Amino acid sequence: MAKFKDVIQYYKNYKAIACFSIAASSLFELLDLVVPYAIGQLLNVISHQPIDALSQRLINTAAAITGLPSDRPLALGFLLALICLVTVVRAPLEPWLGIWFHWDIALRTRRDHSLAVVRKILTLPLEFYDENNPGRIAGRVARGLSNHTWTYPEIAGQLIPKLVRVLGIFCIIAFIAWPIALLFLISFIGILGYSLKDLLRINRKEQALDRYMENTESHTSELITNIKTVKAFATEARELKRQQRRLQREFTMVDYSIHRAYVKLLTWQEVVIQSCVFGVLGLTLWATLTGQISLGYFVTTLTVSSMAYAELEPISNLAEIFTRRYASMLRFHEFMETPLGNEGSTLLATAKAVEAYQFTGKLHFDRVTFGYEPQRPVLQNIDLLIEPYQTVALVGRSGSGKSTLVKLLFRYFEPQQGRILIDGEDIRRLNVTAYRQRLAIVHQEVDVFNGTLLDNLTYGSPTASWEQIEAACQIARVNEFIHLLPQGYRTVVGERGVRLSGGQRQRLGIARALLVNPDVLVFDEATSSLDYESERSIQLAMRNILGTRTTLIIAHRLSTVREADKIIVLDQGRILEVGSHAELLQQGGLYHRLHALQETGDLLG
Ligand SMILES: Nc1ncnc2c1ncn2[C@@H]1O[C@H](COP(=O)(O)OP(=O)(O)OP(=O)(O)O)[C@@H](O)[C@H]1O
Repeated sequence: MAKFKDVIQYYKNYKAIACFSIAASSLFELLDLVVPYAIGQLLNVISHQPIDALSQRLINTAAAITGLPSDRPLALGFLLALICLVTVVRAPLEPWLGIWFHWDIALRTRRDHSLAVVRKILTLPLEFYDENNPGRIAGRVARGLSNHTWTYPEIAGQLIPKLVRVLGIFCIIAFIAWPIALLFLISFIGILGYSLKDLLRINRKEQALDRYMENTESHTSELITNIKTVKAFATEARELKRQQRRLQREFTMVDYSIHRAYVKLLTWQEVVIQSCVFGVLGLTLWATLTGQISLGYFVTTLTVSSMAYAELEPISNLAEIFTRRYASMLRFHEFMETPLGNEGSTLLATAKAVEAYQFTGKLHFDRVTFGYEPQRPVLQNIDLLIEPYQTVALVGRSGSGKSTLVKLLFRYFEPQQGRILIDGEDIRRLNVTAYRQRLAIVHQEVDVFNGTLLDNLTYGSPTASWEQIEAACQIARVNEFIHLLPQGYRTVVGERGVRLSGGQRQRLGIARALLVNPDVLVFDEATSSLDYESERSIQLAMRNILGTRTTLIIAHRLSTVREADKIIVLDQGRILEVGSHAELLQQGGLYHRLHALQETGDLLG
C-alpha cells in the first residue's frame, strides 16, 4: 500500500533546491507583511502619535549612518524606503528565486519518473500484462505523473509559504495585542482543522472515483483493442450503453457526492471566516477606543488579520485540490511498487555487463511441474530431452500446456518442481538477458513496430550486415514480397504505414528471429491462422531452417510437424506419447486420433 511518505519521496532527489526555493517563497510572503506594518507606522507619524520602539531604533540607526537629524521627514523617508524595498526591489527577484525552482523541480521529477515508468513497464513480469489491460495501466500512469507535476508548485510555492505567512501575521498581532492574536489563532486552527478533517472524508470518495475512472478507461481501451469483434457482432449499441452506465456512475459520484461535499465545506468556511473577521474588527475597535492601541496599530491589525483570513480560502482550496489528486498519486505509487518478479532487476543490465552465451541447443526439461496457481498444476512431471539441432514438435489439445512449456523455457515463469537445463546448465543460474538472447520465438501474431521493414527485421540484431539480412530474408521468404512494397526495405510498416498480411508478418517474424542467430528457435502456432498458400510458403521457410539449430514447433495443424525428429503429445499437462510421425500413427493413440480428425474430419473412438 502506497502512503503519503511515497508522495513526498517522489521529489527526494531535489531536496536541497526544494528547501532553498520553499524558504525563498516563504520569506517573500513574510516580506509582504512589512507593508501593512510600515503603513501603520506612517499613519502614526502623520497623526503625531508615537511610533513603536523597533521602528524608532531603525530610524535612529539610519540617522546615525546618514548624519541627518532623526525627525519626522527622516521617519517618513525611512518608512517609504522600506515599503519600496519590499515591493519594488523584490519584484524581479521573486519569480527567479521561487517560481523558477518550483517548476524546475516539478519538470525534472516528471522526466525522471517517466523514465522510471518505462523501466517498470519493460521489467514487469508477463503475468502483470495478463491481468491488467493497457488502458488501465496508461491511465493510471498518466494521471499519477501529471498530478505529481501540478501539485508540487502549488504545495511548495503556495501552500507552505502561505502557512508561513499566517504564522508571521500571528506574530505581528501578538506583538500588538496578544488577546486578539489568541482569538485569531484559535479561530484559524479551528477552521483549518475542521476543513482538513472534512477533506480527508472526501478523499475516500475520491479514491473510489479514481477506481471507477480507471475501470472506464480500461473498458474504452478494450473496445479499441477488440473493435473488430464488436463490429462483427454488431454490439456497438450495447457497448455504448454499458459505457454510458459507467460514466453516469462516475458523474453521480462526482456531482452529487464529491462536488456537493466541497461546496458545503466552502459555505461553512465562508460563514465562519466572515464572522471571525467581524469579531476581530469589533475587538480591535474596542482596544483602540479604550486607548490600548494606537490608530496605526488599529489599521495594521485589521489589515493583517484580513490578509490572514483571506489566505484561508486559497489554503483550503489548495488542500482540496491536493486531496482530489492524492488518490491517483497513491495509485501511481502502487503501480510503481508492483513486484518485478525474479528476473526484473537483471533485465536492464547493460549489454557490456552481461557475458554472451553460446549453446549447442541441448535442452532438458527435468521432471518439471508448474501451475499458474501452484495448487492447480498445468504441467506435471514433464521429462523431456531435446538433442542439439533436433526439431521437436509439441502437439495436443487446446489447453494441454504447450505454450506454458515454452513460457517456462523463456523463464517468464519458474517451475514449482524440477528444472530446465540448457547444455547441462540450470537456466535459473544463467543471466536472464544473455540467456534469452540465445533464444528466439515466432509468435502466432507477429508484433510489428512502427518503423521501416528494415527496422523491424533488425529489431533483435541492430548490427546485422546487409548480407545477413538478405540471407535471413531469403530463408524466411521475405524476399518474395519485398518488391511489392513501395520502398522495399525502407517501407514504413506498422500502425502508421503499410499493413502487412498475416503471412507476410509471419515471414517477417521468422527472418527477425533468424537474424539473431538463436541456439533455440520456437515456432508458436506459426501457421495456424494462414491460408493454404501462405501456410505452404511458411512451411517451406521453416524447412530451410530445420536441422540448423534446435527447433521447437507448437502446432495445431499436424501437417506442419510431420518432418519433426520427435513429436511430443501433451495431454492435460502430461506427456502422453513421444515418437516420430510414423511411429505415433502406428501407436494408434491420441496423435492418431487427432491426425485422423484433421485429415478426414472424423473423430475416431
Ligand atoms: N497466464 C495464465 N494464468 C492462469 N492460467 C493460465 C495462463 N495461461 C494459460 N493458463 C492455463 O494453463 C493451461 C495451459 O494453457 P496453455 O496456453 O499452455 O495451453 P496450450 O496447449 O498452449 O493451449 P492452446 O493450444 O489453446 O494455445 C490452460 O488451462 C490455461 O487456461
